[in-house]
Amino acid sequence: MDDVVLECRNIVKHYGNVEALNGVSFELRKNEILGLVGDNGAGKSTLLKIIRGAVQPTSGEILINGKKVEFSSPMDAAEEGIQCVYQDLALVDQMTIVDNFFLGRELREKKLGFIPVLRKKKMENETEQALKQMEFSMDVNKKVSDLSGGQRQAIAVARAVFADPKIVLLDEPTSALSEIAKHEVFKLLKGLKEEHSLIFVTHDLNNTLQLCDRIIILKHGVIEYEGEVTKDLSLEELLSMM
Ligand SMILES: Nc1ncnc2c1ncn2[C@@H]1O[C@H](COP(=O)(O)OP(=O)(O)OP(=O)(O)O)[C@@H](O)[C@H]1O
Repeated sequence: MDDVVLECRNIVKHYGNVEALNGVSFELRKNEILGLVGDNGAGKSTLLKIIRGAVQPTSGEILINGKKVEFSSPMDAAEEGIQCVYQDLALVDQMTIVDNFFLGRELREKKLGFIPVLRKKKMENETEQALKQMEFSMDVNKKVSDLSGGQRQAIAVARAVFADPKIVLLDEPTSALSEIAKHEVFKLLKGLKEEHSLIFVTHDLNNTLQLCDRIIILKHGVIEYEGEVTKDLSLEELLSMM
């Protein structure tokens, strides 16, 4: 299908004797949020790590826009347009928003032809622009430690999206948030799907039903259920499958 951006075919992952994934196949489509749900040990993190290139599958194939890819590292996955927002957010509290945004990819220019100098103003402007695109405005020189949970989450998402990925992977991004902050982040994520495809990994089925267009339930390394999120979907029935 034309609108498939990512396809996983028969992914198997063994860690020694542990079968973390046992033949997982699914598609991620353009402009959708796909929820990946499952209990502890179901294999969600392993699948996410394989898609973002941090772990290699024992067997199986990954296709991006119909082209087979093999990732040896997250850098390979980033080159194919895959970015991840991690569970712990990976933000440095004592640094400002702009410094977090450009961590490891600071913009520099050469003064007098050879002295590298940080392009502070350009980095500030680009960070402001990126936040504005997500309808989020704030002083980018604020320290991350001074932000609320929801604001931190927005910064982490904005940082991932700034790299202009096709696919954004979200690993339990709202687990530490209040209900109000969670709503704000969900609003932001729903806006993102106009330009991107998202995989939202969580334990929480309720969250998934609020946010996602389709869901996959993983159990003991296999897909137990896959389907569109509709009003008729019963939470109890889905819970029983987990
Ligand atoms: N590095 C590893 N070495 C050995 N076994 C592992 C490793 N990583 C995961 N596992 C095992 O693989 C299985 C799937 O784990 P995984 O972390 O992918 O599940 P999960 O659904 O993400 O669980 P959680 O929600 O608790 O993070 C579990 O049995 C886990 O113990």
